[in-house]
Amino acid sequence: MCGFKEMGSAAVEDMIEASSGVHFSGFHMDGLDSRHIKKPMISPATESMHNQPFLIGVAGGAASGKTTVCDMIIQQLHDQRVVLVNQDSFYHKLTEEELARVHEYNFDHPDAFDTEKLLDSIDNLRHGRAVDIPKYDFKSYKHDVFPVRRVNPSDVIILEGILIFHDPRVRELMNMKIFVDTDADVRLARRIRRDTVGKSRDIAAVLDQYSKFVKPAFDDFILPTKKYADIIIPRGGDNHVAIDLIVQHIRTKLGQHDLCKIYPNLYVIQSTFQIRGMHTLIRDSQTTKHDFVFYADRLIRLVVEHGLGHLPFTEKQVITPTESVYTGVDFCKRLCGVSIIRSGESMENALRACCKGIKIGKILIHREGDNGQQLIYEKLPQDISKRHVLLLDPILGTGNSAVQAISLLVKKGVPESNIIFLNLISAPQGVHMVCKSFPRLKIVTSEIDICLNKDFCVIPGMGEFGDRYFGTDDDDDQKVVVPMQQSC
Ligand SMILES: Nc1ncnc2c1ncn2[C@@H]1O[C@H](COP(=O)(O)OP(=O)(O)O)[C@@H](O)[C@H]1O
Ligand SMILES: Nc1ccn([C@@H]2O[C@H](COP(=O)(O)O)[C@@H](O)[C@H]2O)c(=O)n1
Ligand SMILES: [Mg+2]
Repeated sequence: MCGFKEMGSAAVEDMIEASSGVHFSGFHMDGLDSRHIKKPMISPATESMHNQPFLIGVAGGAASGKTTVCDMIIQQLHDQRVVLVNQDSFYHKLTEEELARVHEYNFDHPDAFDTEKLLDSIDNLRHGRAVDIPKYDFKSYKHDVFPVRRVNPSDVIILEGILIFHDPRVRELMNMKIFVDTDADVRLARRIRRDTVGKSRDIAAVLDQYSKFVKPAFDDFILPTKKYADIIIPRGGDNHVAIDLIVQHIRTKLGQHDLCKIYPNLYVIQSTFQIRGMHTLIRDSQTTKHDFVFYADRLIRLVVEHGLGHLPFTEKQVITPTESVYTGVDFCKRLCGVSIIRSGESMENALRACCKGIKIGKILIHREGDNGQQLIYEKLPQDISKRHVLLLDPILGTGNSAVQAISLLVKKGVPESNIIFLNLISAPQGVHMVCKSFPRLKIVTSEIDICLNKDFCVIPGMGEFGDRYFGTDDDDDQKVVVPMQQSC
């Protein structure tokens, strides 16, 4: 009996762990001055590997539930960039003669697929190039019925198909191989339903194709590839335990999970499609200033609310209008905000909206080519050492400005554990720098990005936050055009 090799046993995690090499989607330190990172997390030799997407192969008999399993994985990984590539898209184009005698064509044989083209597409995706992948039409047996699908490079690529493990060159690219193992009679029943209802085929033709091609090909080509699988999922999409473990493992491999494990004081707010949608808008270079401000404000408000949830509280009882006692909590009163000028100021309104009358101090750090930081202005509440401080800056990049600002707060007597640093997007480098320097401080962020580029910009990031929020970027539509006669 083959199970999830084998799901549910203590050895499962170890076995999954052994299934693929170490993989982080981010954490490359290209061009980052070693002075900025106290201790690199990975050796340069492993860097290129970390930039490659995590490739998952999903094989199994026709109608075993491969697509269903992939959809479930993608659904759970909604906060990651995941693309699904179907082997169906690489069916060879049929000649007129083959089309005329299509009932004699074997769609389940390895030769039915254009594996060279598949390899070429994967190679492009692995090297960060977008590809156009045709969408196969099962009714007409053609690729030109639907528009091609533009597939962008992603952190995770899932390759799905009956014979995706057949060619060793494709297999070797995979970091994780999953085989969906479903009973033959269940597969046949689903196939009959799918082909007659979904593809409007005649039941006699479906059964004929099954006995002539589908079953023999399963026995001769598909089943023998099960031995290459790292994970075998019995019952496909019904096996929620297997899918949860697979998703957990992928997250670990992607590294984001690791950062939260390394630094228990790093809090990444639970992603939802709403949050992903807001990030999509503020990261899009085409978003207008008006929309940028609107969605950035929504996200900031969420981060601020989460940050406030980390403040200490005291129990409080009140009497309700029904003269009952309600036992609740009282907000922490000794509180202040400190914004790092200029971007941090965009977060002040949200903080004021949540904490009536809150005092907000400011710190201005001048960036000099990112090699060193220079503090040039500070205005903080006099009694700041007695307050919990919410430090505001929407982007955590190298961590230099943040470390400088936090050092100043600590010098003013604020206990490290009384500081909560709020931001929208964090680069792993900044997280390492801040969390290592101040292990008792808390960071609350909404997303962790991949890395910094050689110009110290967060990637994928969203550009200069301050310029986009305050409208000082170079977009033509943002410029105030002064008519000639007035400017004289
Ligand atoms: N666990 C399941 N229970 C019931 N029906 C399922 C299940 N998994 C898949 N199906 C149905 O069976 C058919 C084949 O599933 P699909 O995921 O497309 O398989 P494959 O991609 O392996 O061909 C689909 O119509 C799907 O809705
Ligand atoms: N024109 C075609 C092409 C393929 N098939 C069958 O599809 C099955 C593979 O698709 P899955 O989603 O089930 O992986 C395979 O068994 C082919 O026989 C087809 O019927 N017509
Ligand atoms: Mg499928």
